[in-house]
Amino acid sequence: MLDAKSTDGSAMFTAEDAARPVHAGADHPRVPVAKIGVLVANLGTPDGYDYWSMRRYLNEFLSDRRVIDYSPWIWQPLLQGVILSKRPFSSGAAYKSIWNEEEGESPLMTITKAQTAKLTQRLKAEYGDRVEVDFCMRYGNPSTASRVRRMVKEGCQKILFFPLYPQYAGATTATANDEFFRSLLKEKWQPAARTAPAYFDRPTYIDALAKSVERVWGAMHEKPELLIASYHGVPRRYLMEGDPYHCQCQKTTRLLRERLGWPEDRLITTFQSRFGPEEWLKPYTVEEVARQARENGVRRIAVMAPAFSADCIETLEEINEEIRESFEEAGGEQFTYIPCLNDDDDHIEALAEVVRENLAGWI
Ligand SMILES: C=CC1=C(C)c2cc3[nH]c(cc4nc(cc5[nH]c(cc1n2)c(C)c5CCC(=O)O)C(CCC(=O)O)=C4C)c(C)c3C=C
Ligand SMILES: [Fe+2]
Ligand SMILES: [Fe+2]
Repeated sequence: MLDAKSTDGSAMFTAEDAARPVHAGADHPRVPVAKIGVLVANLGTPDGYDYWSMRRYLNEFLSDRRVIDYSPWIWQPLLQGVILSKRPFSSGAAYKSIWNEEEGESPLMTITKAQTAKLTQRLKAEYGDRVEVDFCMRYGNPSTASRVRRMVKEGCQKILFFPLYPQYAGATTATANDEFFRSLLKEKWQPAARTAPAYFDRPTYIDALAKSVERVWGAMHEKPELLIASYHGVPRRYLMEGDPYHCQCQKTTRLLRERLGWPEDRLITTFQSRFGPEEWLKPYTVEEVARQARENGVRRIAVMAPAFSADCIETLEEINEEIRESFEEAGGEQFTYIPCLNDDDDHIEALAEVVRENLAGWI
């Protein structure tokens, strides 16, 4: 039996609310049964790896001033003239090498769908039909606005928006939230809204990461000498301007190392995916794996990517192809990529815990 009042005294959403009949008539719009929406969000991905799909996606992504903060007067001519005439080809070829041809979509899309299905199953088992779970993307499809619209139409009078980035960054979490709030601008009946914060320091998330390492370690005869936690980079300037992403990445590695009970030098932090001429967070993964092989004689290495909740182009292509190559060319012999948490049950439980905590007082 659920309480009728939340801790702050406001009315709570009970099982009886979900069962109330729909109000409808010729002189009145249909009023759907009141529900709570949980909308998870990821970065987005192109609809295809052809030139125009790539160009559309990259244009939307790289025009976002939370991602690239140069003045549009300088940046847009460069983007439209130089970058978007070349990068759709090179990035398109990279996407082609990892594409899920069976489903006709990128791995990020396939995995996000699987995560959403499992999270739905878990939350429906706890809350029943009072909760609607869905996913959206910041760039491309399904757009945030389309999924907010659908939730409102289905009766979601409250929406918890959950960006699937373990660490906060202006270029990911904040822009996803911006887009969510922009979507609410269009709603006549605006739902109450919450955003879920970064979850990098939650024991359940750290534990899920640790188990993914232990599974790989347990299955290997010759264990890697070194584990690299490779995070997506951002310009170093963003750190100096107050973005906490760098610190949250470092802390993720420390918590993971403590949970594994490893010494400092067996697990290190690096940053990948540098873009443009500016200095980004260092050390760069592609250089560090080569340096470890060349200068420290490391022959067996493992790489994981804790900034990504799902495998994507940056992990499957950049880490498992480009960064592997860099290590092997420098004399490395055994390169192991540890997949992202994706739809692992431990990961889904960690995400469900974030949802549960952030629904407090609502349900
Ligand atoms: C140019 C600046 C970029 C910043 C800053 C940036 C930050 C950032 N990105 C992610 C997560 C992902 N990025 C992905 C792809 C991707 N990222 C950039 C550029 C920046 N990212 C580009 C141009 C691309 C597209 C691919 C390419 O052309 O290289 C993806 C994968 C999407 C997919 O479809 O697989 C993810 C996920 C984080 C976490 C982050 C900063 C914290
Ligand atoms: Fe990125
Ligand atoms: Fe820091």
